[in-house]
Amino acid sequence: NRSIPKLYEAFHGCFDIGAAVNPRTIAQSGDLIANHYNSLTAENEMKFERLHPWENSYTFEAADKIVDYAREHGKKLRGHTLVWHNQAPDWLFQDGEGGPVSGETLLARLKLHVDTVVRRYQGDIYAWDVVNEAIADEGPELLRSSPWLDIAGPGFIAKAFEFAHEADPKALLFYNDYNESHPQKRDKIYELLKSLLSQGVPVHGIGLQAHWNLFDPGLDEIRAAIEKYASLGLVLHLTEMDLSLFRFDDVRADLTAPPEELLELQARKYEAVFNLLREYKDVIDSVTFWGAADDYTWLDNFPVRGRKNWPLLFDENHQPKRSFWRVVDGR
Ligand SMILES: Oc1ccccc1CN[C@@H]1C=C[C@@H](O)[C@H](O)[C@H]1O
Repeated sequence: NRSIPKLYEAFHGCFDIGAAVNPRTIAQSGDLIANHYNSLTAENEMKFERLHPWENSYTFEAADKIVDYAREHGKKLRGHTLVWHNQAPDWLFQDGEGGPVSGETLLARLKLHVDTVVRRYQGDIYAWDVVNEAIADEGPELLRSSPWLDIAGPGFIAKAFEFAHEADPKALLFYNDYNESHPQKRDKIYELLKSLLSQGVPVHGIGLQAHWNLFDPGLDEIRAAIEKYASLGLVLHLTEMDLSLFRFDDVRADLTAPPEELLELQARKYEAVFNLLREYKDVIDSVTFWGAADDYTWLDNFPVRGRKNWPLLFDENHQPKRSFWRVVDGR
């Protein structure tokens, strides 16, 4: 049978091809990951609650395992994520008496976290998702309500980037978000980045999470988003790509295997998406899948807990899917 090309080699000269990993997937899929991906992101192990569960205790063991694996296999490493309203520990936003902490104390705690984490991985991590998902999905307001915004005010975003840049002036600093190709949210993200850049805030790139599905966003929306973000002079990373077989609001949970017709739709969409991404290889430097193969994906529990999904290029047995061949052969 035809030998299987390395996925990242198929994109040599275009952009890096990455995977989100964790200690379990490194144990189960280490060969697949080493073979096909040349960039890694810790799926959860570098989130605030995982590294810094209590004010005076850091737990680096799991993250260090991923850094060691990346170093041993010569993989580039993206850091995810310094500031997020999810998977953040409760203590961060609380004062000693169970009330909310003050704004300046929260920012001081953030600075300490960023200094400690970014310096530890300086030289190993070349790019950080400094702020994740700060933009409001619906409604007129620009920023989503969160403890970060409610306690520290909108300046927390600029501060996060300044702290990270001070800690590692060489690291590429990204703003990261999902639904980044939906026109309304796209325009809000654009406004935020334009404002940060006009204030001289050290933002170098935008992370498009690219949690897409077979039906949306359309290729025209993706193209429009790439063009709009690129017009700011920012580098683009696709940071968490997967193509769910289900629309976001489709809660069907009857499938135990991926149907042929959905696998064909998925292969067509992956082919079209990567042909589009190749067209923008001058502004896109990295494309990371949020997982390595279908045997492990966060979509098995989101948005429907316990509902299997098959969103990636390799199947549950780590074999290339039809989508893999359509992506590497290109058209
Ligand atoms: O697609 C979404 C829809 C609603 C909320 C968040 C997201 C995506 N949110 C992402 C997904 C998985 C986590 O592991 C990542 O850290 C997070 O950035």
